[in-house]
Amino acid sequence: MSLRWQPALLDPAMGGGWAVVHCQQGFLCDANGVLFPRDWLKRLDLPLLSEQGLGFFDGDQVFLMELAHPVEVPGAGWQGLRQFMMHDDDTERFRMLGFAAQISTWASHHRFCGSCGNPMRQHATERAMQCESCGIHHYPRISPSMIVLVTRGDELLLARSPRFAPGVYSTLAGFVEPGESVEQCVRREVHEEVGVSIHEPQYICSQGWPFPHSLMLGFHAEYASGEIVMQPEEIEDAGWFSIHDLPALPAHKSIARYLIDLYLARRLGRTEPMLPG
Ligand SMILES: NC(=O)c1ccc[n+]([C@@H]2O[C@H](COP(=O)([O-])OP(=O)(O)OC[C@H]3O[C@@H](n4cnc5c(N)ncnc54)[C@H](O)[C@@H]3O)[C@@H](O)[C@H]2O)c1
Ligand SMILES: [Mg+2]
Ligand SMILES: [Zn+2]
Repeated sequence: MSLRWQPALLDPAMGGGWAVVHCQQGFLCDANGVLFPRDWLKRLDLPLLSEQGLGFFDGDQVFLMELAHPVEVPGAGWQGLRQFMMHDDDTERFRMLGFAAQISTWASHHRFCGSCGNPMRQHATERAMQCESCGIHHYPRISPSMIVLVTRGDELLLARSPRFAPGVYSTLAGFVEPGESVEQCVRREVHEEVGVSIHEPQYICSQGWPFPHSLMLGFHAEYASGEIVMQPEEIEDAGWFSIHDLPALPAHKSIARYLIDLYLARRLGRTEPMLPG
């Protein structure tokens, strides 16, 4: 299957092509979508912070134009990446926007060298920012994170963070620490967040999660021992939920929901879900 979205290193000094326009408010979009003719955009007086070559969508060159602040463009508006994820069924377009958002975050956070403080510039042959003075490279930042569904027969251990939409319960998640294996991270995070011990976690699948730069590594683990003790800052509520009486769950496009739906399908003999993206 050929994918409509293919990342590639394109030189932003080249003219032509299409561009996605991004700022802290999200992406510019109009009735035709998120791709605008780049030469047309260049004629508008946009507060351009930087440009990056992103890759090819449907075979056409796509660049990122990063703005310092949102501007009014007649007939167009700004939409956040989460809205595209929730309301857009074009997964290839979401993959492109997720990539663009991660490149945008990384590039705008690496305008100056963290080592010597001088300006950074784009590397000519790699997706990297390079210091003009000391030569140090910074590659796009990806943060590995584990996400795990803990089960006990017909019961799922689900929890809610204060950041979640009201009523929604999800699987446990957390960032991998330096020097730790993902499996060690799963056991540590489960113990920190809800105080229980688990049997050896089984890897299921992964999902790139551009909010802002996580790589979710999804696991299933069977409960081993312990009572639920919630970590006060991270977990607002946690409990065992019967597969026949579940609370509101995360969005279908998340790996959290996939892990839950996969377990339900296997337990109840239903068709297995498809991992989104
Ligand atoms: N796709 C999904 O289904 C799904 C579901 C749940 C969580 N997530 C993502 O998983 C990631 C981790 O989940 P969490 O928020 O529960 O993490 P967590 O339990 O490790 O705690 C979050 C806290 O970690 C710290 N932190 C932030 N960025 C960090 C980094 N890069 N490295 C180390 N620590 C950092 C902050 O103090 C933050 O409040 C987040 O990006 C979240 O958006 C994705
Ligand atoms: Mg967590
Ligand atoms: Zn430097």
